[in-house]
Amino acid sequence: MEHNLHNGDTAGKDEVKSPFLIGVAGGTASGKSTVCKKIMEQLGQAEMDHTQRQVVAISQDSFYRELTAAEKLKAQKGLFNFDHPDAFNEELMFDTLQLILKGHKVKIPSYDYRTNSLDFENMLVIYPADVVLFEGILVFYFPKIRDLFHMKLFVDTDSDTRLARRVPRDINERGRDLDAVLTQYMTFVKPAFEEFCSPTKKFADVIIPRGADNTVAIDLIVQHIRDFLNNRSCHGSTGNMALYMNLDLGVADGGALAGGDAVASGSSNTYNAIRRFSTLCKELTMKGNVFFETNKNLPHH
Ligand SMILES: Nc1ncnc2c1ncn2[C@@H]1O[C@H](COP(=O)(O)OP(=O)(O)O)[C@@H](O)[C@H]1O
Ligand SMILES: O=c1ccn([C@@H]2O[C@H](COP(=O)(O)O)[C@@H](O)[C@H]2O)c(=O)[nH]1
Repeated sequence: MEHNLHNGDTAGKDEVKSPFLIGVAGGTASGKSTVCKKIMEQLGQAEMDHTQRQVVAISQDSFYRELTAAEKLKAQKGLFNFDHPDAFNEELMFDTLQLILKGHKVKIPSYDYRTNSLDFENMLVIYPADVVLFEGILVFYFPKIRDLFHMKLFVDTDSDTRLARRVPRDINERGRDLDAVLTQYMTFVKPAFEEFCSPTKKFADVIIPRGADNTVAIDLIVQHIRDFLNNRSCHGSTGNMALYMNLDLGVADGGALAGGDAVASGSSNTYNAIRRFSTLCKELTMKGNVFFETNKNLPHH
């Protein structure tokens, strides 16, 4: 079945907003959605009308492939591997993110875990925004998609905690019984995490230990997004954000600020934001609240 997922609308003819795209990966029940929710709450976006939001969050689960009748039967018996990359519609995910980056409004289905299927009756409308968070277990797995992100976060919560959270969640919210949750976990979820999800941690720019409990890391990311939003409202483009995201923060080698051009060409606001962010990064890395990778994977603008 074909579904038209966008209507081609942009923010307006004169002002096409290309959002800053943040990928949020991590194992099942690591707290990816909770981290996104906290970021949105702290930015005052959660309660806002969704047509007006500057920051929006999207789940990779909206891009599960539609299952064949035979696969559906397997899924109902807990015998379908939803943690394998083949379970996702990579092309649709890529095309949708491209449209979002071009400032289009898109419509995506919600996901119904009880029926293991996309819910086209309840489409989610994603309006053009300044910052888009895209979260899921395998958002860094596909190279083409990975390359679209301007910033990559990995929520790193230990596997016992994740299992302890997944069991009640799947029973209470996803209509499963204990036996099915544990069998699926041991057969598919755990091996696929080790093979496909965990190795993508190396692509992250920022690793968040302990997930949503790590308020220091979340505050840092929120401050960074705030700086971006303030900067964009001053300059009207993503240009300066791209400059500071491309900085080598130099955490490992004494913390010198690199990217002289960014400092020279930016406003004093930008310069102060860069300094604040760089200093905070160094302090937090020392305290073990966040791990920074130097930004070798960031796209160049
Ligand atoms: N820091 C936390 N403390 C306690 N429970 C949490 C915490 N973070 C998440 N949870 C709970 O764990 C479950 C999975 O969290 P969620 O954010 O949905 O993870 P993910 O999006 O990575 O699958 C949810 O029921 C959520 O309420
Ligand atoms: O029909 C489905 C689809 C997915 N799952 C499981 O969901 C998680 C991914 O969602 P998180 O919120 O990141 O936990 C994945 O591990 C799948 O196993 C499912 O059980 N049924």
